[in-house]
Amino acid sequence: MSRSIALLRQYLAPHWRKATALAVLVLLNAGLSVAIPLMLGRFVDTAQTGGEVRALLVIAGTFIGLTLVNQVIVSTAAYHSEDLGWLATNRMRADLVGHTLDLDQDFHQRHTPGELIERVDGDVTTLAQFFSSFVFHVLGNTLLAIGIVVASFFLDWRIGLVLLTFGVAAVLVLRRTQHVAVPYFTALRQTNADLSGFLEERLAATEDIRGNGTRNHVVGRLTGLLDELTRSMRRAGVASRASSSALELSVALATVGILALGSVLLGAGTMTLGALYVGYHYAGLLSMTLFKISYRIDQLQLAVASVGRIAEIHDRPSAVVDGPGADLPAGPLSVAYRDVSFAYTEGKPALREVSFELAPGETMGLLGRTGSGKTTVGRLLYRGQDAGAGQILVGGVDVRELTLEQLRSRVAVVTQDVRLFAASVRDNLTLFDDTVPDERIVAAIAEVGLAGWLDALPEGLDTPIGEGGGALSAGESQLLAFARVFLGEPDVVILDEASSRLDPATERLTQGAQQRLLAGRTAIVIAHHLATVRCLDHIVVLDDGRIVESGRREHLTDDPGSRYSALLAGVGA
Ligand SMILES: Nc1ncnc2c1ncn2[C@@H]1O[C@H](COP(=O)(O)OP(=O)(O)OP(=O)(O)O)[C@@H](O)[C@H]1O
Repeated sequence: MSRSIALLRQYLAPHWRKATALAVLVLLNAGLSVAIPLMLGRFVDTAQTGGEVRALLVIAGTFIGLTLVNQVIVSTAAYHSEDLGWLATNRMRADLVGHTLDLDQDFHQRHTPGELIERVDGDVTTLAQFFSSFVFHVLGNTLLAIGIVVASFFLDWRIGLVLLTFGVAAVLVLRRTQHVAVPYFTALRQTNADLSGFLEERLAATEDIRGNGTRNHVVGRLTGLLDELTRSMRRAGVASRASSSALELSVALATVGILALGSVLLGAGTMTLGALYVGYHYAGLLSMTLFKISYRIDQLQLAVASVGRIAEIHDRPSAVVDGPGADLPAGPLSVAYRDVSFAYTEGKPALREVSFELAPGETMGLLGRTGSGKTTVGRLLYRGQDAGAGQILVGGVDVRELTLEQLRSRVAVVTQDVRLFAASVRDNLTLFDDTVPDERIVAAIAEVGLAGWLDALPEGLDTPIGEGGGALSAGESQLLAFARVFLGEPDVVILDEASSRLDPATERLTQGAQQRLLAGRTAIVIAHHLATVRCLDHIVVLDDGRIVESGRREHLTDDPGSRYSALLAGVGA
């Protein structure tokens, strides 16, 4: 809880002026809301005692004027509380996304993108709503409720006593009945989350579902979930009615109490009609105020839970941290692995004492069965995760000595599964860096042999590409990923070759682009096709995380006993 408060303070502190202004507006609003009904009481009393029309007009004018001012205050306060909520939480949202992107691979393996979206968007939105409604409604209405009770004691202590009793009773009733509804709302939220998860998964797998002819099963399962949602909604709706019914009953009792008291006291001449009128008005205002508070208190509980979940990510340190920074030589860099071991899960090593060296500009093909550790070798080089034992050097410097920015500006990765964004060709290539000039982008596209493709695009670099690269073939996506690397001008490239087969023409295009990409750069190519490694300098064969063969490619080719030549001969390793 204290961490949650510290987190809120951290994001609200820069906006303290706005927060103070808001507090003043809320205070003014509460004061005016209590004062305005008193004008009505005065009006009634003045009229009843035969007061002058002029005096009545002054009271009526003041009443209208104050009501107008109060409305302006309410609107300004509502605007500022929304503004404050979103200002503070948008900063938090941006920080969370940045932090999440910095977190190590291990974290990302443990948390699905859906879960992270729920934190960054769902939880932070809850918090924004909390800010905008809590500060304004809960704080404002609590002040108003206290103001009403205090003012009613000044008006007539007996009315004060009735309203105080009603207020305390209503709070108790509301708290009790609201607890009744909470489990139903929790269940409803869970059913909603299940439904979203179901739809997200099925829509992402449209092709598989169609391909396997399972459309009707999916729709059947969805109908089941929708039935469950209807049941949950019904239960939650009935349960939430319980609290409002209870409140309405207490309001009725309070109104009857005030009117009964008023009729007795009016008859005895110890209370004015105006006071009775104001008391009656206060009873309604107080009940509405209490109802709003109790409704928002639920949001407060949700917000506290959200802050807790946000803090969990916010405070999670990355297992991979910046090094102090060190000087790297210019140009292609050497790469050396010295007895590198690594395990994702304790006791199940993915790499065992892996050692190899590449001189600046040398290229290496990494071969091995699926699960032998090839991707892991690359991941440790750009510090997606850190080696458990041993040392990895780039340009003669331990990768942990470098800042992550330093390292990743010199070492680039092309993953197997190229991700394209629902954005323009330009943004997909620069990854949203506006400072890259168009000429460089066009040149990079030409380098990978897609100049003709670009010329045919209706809006050139501004042409939007579909999310997930929907409108592009696997080969084109791969080539665009190469173009990204050309733009970054790294000195070391890790290339996880796409395992899927491309058509022969595209394959020739990617092979050509790949050769241009690797020229003058140190490279590790995780190869799934032997054709790819035919132009590389070294070959390393991995098996169960261990290097079982390594050497210059031509030596291994010439050695009939080598695993590599066995692979070439199509015998298998
Ligand atoms: N994030 C992870 N968490 C736990 N284990 C993992 C993780 N990633 C890989 N592994 C395991 O580590 C071992 C090496 O995996 P790696 O992905 O490096 O193999 P690979 O040779 O690249 O496989 P492929 O050719 O299928 O891509 C495998 O046993 C794999 O199951």
